[in-house]
Amino acid sequence: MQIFKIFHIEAAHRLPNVPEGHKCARLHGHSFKVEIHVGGEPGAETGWIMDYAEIKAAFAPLYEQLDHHYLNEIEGLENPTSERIAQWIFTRLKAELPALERVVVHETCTAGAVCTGPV
Ligand SMILES: Nc1nc2c(c(=O)[nH]1)N=C([C@H](O)[C@H](O)COP(=O)(O)OP(=O)(O)OP(=O)(O)O)CN2
Ligand SMILES: [Zn+2]
Repeated sequence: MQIFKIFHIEAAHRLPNVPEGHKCARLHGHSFKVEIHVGGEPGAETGWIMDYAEIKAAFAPLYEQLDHHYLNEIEGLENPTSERIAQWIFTRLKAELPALERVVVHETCTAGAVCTGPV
């Protein structure tokens, strides 16, 4: 089974590789919602897969890099689409959180990307 923890990230970006005239070429911002999903089975005694606080602690350094930043300036996020952001988080978080199974990035209320494996 999986557990998840949700984080809210305010950040600015622009998409440099979109066709001329595309609205996303312009600088704009989002209230990104990021879901971090971890897999496993609940411990017999604890009844949990892991403490949600462990997920929060593992994600904290990445959160600090992303929140209230211009994403295009971050190494590896020069083209910060939802897909690239989800991959960027998954790749870096997997080392700290081996049970990580899924990263979901909601760019808006209606659009986002899901990364379920390393790239
Ligand atoms: N596959 C992707 N497509 C788009 C991305 C992306 O990251 N991956 N990003 C954008 C823009 O950054 C934009 O901010 C979000 O696009 P969109 O869903 O079109 O935004 P709206 O809120 O304007 O959508 P409506 O539902 O039409 O109001 C574009 N595409
Ligand atoms: Zn955008």
